Amino acid sequence: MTLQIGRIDYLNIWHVFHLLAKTCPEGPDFHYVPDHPSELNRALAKGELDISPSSSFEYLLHAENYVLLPGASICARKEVQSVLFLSPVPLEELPGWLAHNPGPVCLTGASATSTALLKVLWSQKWKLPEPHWMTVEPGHGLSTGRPFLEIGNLALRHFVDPPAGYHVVDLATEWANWTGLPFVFAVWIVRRALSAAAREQLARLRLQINAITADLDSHFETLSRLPELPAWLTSPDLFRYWRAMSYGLGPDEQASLALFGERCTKQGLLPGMPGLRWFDA
Ligand SMILES: C=C(O[C@@H]1C=C(C(=O)O)C=C[C@H]1O)C(=O)O
Repeated sequence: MTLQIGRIDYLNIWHVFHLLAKTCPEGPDFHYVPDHPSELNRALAKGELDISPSSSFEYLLHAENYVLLPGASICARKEVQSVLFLSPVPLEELPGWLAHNPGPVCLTGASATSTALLKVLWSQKWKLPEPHWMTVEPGHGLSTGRPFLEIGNLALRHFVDPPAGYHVVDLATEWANWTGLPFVFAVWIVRRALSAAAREQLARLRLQINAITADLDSHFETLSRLPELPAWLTSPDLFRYWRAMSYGLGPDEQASLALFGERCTKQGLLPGMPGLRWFDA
């Protein structure tokens, strides 16, 4: 049987999949499906994927359909650089700006977790009046002239080369300053009803994922020289980006996920915080 594996098409986990392909290559045992998180969430929900790193919010929303791969995530401790709110004025001036420039605040159609995080920060931390939210195609935020959320490589480009006149707010920094915790953007979500054969493949994959993420730094130098990487990011910028991320799911990350679940519940985005259930080979 072929395990169907989702692959987030972003630099934040590009190196993990690059290394994974050496020990679990594309072929009869493993098939990789690249896309942005919202599309991977949809495919997971439909049962088209057996496992994928994908939005932590998707797990919280549909936990009854899933289990989590132990010890694996995409987190940011103090900054993320690739989940950004871009505003034409500083946050404290936004209510006045929105009153003079009526219209929506734009969200990206690529995200589930970061849109929920922005909504939570907006009302519960920044205490701004509820705006009209509008979802736009990934990469279209800047052309709207409105305040907007961008994620992934498109956001990272704005981080290294900020658009003129915009104030850039890093949502992981906002979360860390508010809660003292890292933020869990993605978890590895496993479909519940897996066959025995699929579970065996997944146990193999899990060992590799945990081994790779435990020793990522040692590969940075070699990885950063690969021609597939984009020309708009220098090696020092790429190292700084990768070092900002962490890939475990220990006590701090689980506490953060639970707090995020509570905050989303308070915001009316979730019916409640579900229990965390784990894949057990
Ligand atoms: C750190 C990031 O987080 C991503 C954001 C996600 C979301 O908002 O749903 C899902 C997966 C993560 O890869 C990023 O976009 O770079």
